Amino acid sequence: MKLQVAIDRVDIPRAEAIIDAVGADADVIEIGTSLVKEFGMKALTGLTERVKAQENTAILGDIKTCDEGKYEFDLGYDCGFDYLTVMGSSSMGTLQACYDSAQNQNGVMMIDLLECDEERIANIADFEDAVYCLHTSVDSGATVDPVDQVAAFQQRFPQIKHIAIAGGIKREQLRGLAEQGVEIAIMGSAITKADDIAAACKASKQAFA
Ligand SMILES: O=C([C@H](O)CO)[C@H](O)[C@H](O)COP(=O)(O)O
Repeated sequence: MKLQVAIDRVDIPRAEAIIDAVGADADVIEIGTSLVKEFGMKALTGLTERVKAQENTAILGDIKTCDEGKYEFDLGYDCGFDYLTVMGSSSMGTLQACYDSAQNQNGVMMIDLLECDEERIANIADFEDAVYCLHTSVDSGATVDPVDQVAAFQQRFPQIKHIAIAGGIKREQLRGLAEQGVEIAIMGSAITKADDIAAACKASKQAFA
């Protein structure tokens, strides 16, 4: 399983400090939606270059595309991101355009399943190389057990092989998620709000090693 560290609601110098602190213990570093909105993708190229300077760490732009798929994904890959996100509620045209962009630019499309019901997921389950992200909205106040959530999803959608999970994930849940075959566990606040970010990330990585 890969550990993805999500960076949100900070300025660029703070994001740089978090990137340096988590270092190689993060398999993927996420530049969160809040940074994309506050600064814009082109202004974040310094961060993508900073991550790429670390060997073996990929960078995800949580751009949450919902329309204009080709334009936004082409731009994101040009800015140096390896993974980009598109909302599962987007039109099939948008999802296909994002997928084509990812395939053409050797990138990865992550589909954010926020608020997607089973019927919707069944309709969009055929993007073989995409990562499907089970995402619980922090605003929803929902407290679902992520391991149970993944198990139910795998039972319902056995054809989906690449699964990520996000939304309030805690260190003690990581081992169960890894054992369940999750490809990417996404942690934001539990690492980036810790007093010692480097230690929190290292301990998270070791929690499922
Ligand atoms: O995607 C996210 C959220 O929608 C805010 O943009 C977060 O990156 C994701 O929820 C991970 O952060 P935590 O919930 O703080 O672990």
